[in-house]
Amino acid sequence: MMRSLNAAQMEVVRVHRKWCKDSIYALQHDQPVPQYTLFLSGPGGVGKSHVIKIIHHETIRLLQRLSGHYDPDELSVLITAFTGTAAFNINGMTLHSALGFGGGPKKSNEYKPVGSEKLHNLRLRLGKLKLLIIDECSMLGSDHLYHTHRRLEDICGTCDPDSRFGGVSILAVGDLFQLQPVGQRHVFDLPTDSYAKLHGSLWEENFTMMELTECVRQREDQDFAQLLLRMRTAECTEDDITVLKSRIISKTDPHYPSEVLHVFKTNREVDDHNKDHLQKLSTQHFHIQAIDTKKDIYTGLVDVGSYKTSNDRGLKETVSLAVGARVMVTVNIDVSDGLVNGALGKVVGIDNTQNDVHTVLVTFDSDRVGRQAMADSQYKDSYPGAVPIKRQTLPILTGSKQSVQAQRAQFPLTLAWGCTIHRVQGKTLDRIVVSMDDKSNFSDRSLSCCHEPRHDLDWSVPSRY
Ligand SMILES: Nc1ncnc2c1ncn2[C@@H]1O[C@H](COP(=O)(O)OP(=O)(O)OP(=O)(O)O)[C@@H](O)[C@H]1O
Repeated sequence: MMRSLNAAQMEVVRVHRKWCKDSIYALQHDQPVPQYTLFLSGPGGVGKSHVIKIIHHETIRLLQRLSGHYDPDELSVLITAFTGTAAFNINGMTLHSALGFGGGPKKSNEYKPVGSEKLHNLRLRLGKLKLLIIDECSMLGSDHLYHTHRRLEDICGTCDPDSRFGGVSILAVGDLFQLQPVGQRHVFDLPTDSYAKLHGSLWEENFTMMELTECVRQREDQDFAQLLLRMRTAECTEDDITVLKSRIISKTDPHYPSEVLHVFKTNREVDDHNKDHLQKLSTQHFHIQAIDTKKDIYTGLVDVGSYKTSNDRGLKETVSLAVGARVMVTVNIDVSDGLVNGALGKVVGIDNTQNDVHTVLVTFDSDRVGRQAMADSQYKDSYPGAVPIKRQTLPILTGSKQSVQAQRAQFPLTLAWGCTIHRVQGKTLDRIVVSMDDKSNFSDRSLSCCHEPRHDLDWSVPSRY
């Protein structure tokens, strides 16, 4: 694995190895372990995830075993990513579940400390953490970074005002040319949290950058790789424009790839596209209502209904489905099994009685997704290769001031013949259709963010949508 690294990748690993050796010396001499905060930058396909895997392996090999402090239950390095999809790709956890940020719906961006029992459990697991790796850090907002700092301070019991991230080293990996995190400031901006303002930008003040630039994914098609790099920085040449225009296709073209994932800018365009496709299916259509429950704090009576919320947390009020529908998972059901927010598949069965749908059976595009769920499935003989998806229950906020807590039970699915550009960020797709309708008004940057196409990408742009 190490021998295949190019010079820039090797340099990152060399810097990390030096830190491992310095840390071993510190551990052996009862000194504080040195800290580094590094941003590993680079566009898609330059081997950032590859380097993460090597660094993870090297840290365990060098730091845990050679320091003479080896304890298999003691985590010295943790791989995380902001989204479930990114976490699954690198065999990691989401940052939220790793640091216990999960929990209920949030009304503000202020940092919330965890209760003593949860903190005790976090300390047992992460009290010896030396390195936290955060992949796809462009999706991390400045408040998320601040919360990570505070949570690590809490876990490590640090009260030195000059300490950052509890003394834990941070390797943040990603491409800041990607889209701004949804509802958050960029990771390098000032956080909104009122205490955080005392710190300034944790990113600007602490992180140094190393960059990978050689594209290793599209090696066989360097021209295409270079075109994508120029799109990323909005520096397309005339030739690039000609190549891109050659991919424009009319919806009436007999080769129009209507089944390929369509990418739009707005939710309304996505909904229209998905409804169009659903209507074409001759199988029975189901419009499944969320089951919302709310308990009266005075009487204890449970009220069942369907409530309005400004943040459905991925559980829609109504989920429309039919056998044959393309769908996307909208909640992280089981990250280690790849059943993550963003996983794409097709409905192959719907187990229902007259009154209710019990289970939706989905075959996923990636055979890595849902292997465990399939092995445990009661439907494995009747629907081989299908993953049973059940309703998930999450707390939501409702009421005129969004101050009443309710529970929503709903299938964590949405139709996915089309989706917004934000939903494909960080995905590796063989083919996409990008709607270039006037309404979509994509910037060059948005388009290059829907990156990761491989050399054989069929990147189609309908001339009129
Ligand atoms: N030095 C290398 N030699 C050969 N193959 C490599 C090398 N580095 C990475 N690869 C391979 O290139 C492909 C892309 O690498 P990787 O997924 O690590 O890129 P990335 O920068 O993380 O991309 P993304 O931002 O899309 O996640 C992978 O299949 C990986 O195994």
